[in-house]
Amino acid sequence: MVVSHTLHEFADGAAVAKALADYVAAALAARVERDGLASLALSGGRTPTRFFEELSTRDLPWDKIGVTLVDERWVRETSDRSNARLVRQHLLKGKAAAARFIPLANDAPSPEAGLFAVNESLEELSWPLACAVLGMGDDGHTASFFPGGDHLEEALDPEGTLGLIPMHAEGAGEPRITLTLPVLLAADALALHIEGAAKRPVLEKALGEGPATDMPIRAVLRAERPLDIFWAP
Ligand SMILES: O=C(O)[C@H](O)[C@@H](O)[C@H](O)[C@H](O)COP(=O)(O)O
Repeated sequence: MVVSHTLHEFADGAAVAKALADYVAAALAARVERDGLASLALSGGRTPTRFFEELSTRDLPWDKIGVTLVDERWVRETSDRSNARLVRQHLLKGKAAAARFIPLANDAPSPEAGLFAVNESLEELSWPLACAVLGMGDDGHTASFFPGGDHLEEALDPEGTLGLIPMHAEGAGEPRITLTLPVLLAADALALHIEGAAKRPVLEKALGEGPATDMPIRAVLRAERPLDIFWAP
């Protein structure tokens, strides 16, 4: 197997946020330079707030940039569990307010019911992604690829043709919707953002042997394409 990840280690969250913002900005700028447009998919959760704040200050042609999420919890944007809310609060301001944001959730009662409309709205973005930024949970999930997830195998299928899939899992809290592995792996630049000493052993374990369905981040770590891991304790 080709080991294709690079681990970038930083002293603290502020340093990792700056370096990751530079990395994402470079990927977006390169794609706008080439195609005139670029898209970015971001993870939510607790980790990315500082990175979003940093990225919002980068001098980019934001009006040519589309932003979406890697995955979303099926909640309204008034919920503090909403990843879209996090992106709006911490990224889409200042210069970055000019970006076009495409959320992954809508008012439908479930991700299954809302899937068609979300898929349609995603067509407004330019594909493949210029950049995707993943996170990792303590259980080794990434995106909404949860151990025991009801659509996990379809989401991780490298030959799968679906770009977006609902996911229900015990560890997920709410129903979820997630971009699938092939869509994420097709991004020009792929980053994994991990903060916190407690997650280091989780990463080490994921880098070891064992099924990807036990720790779905393995499907990303084992992919034969470059992956940049941004880590701070
Ligand atoms: O909506 C989500 O939950 C995320 O997109 C998810 O995949 C996240 O990246 C990890 O769970 C890490 O989350 P924390 O940053 O909260 O630890």
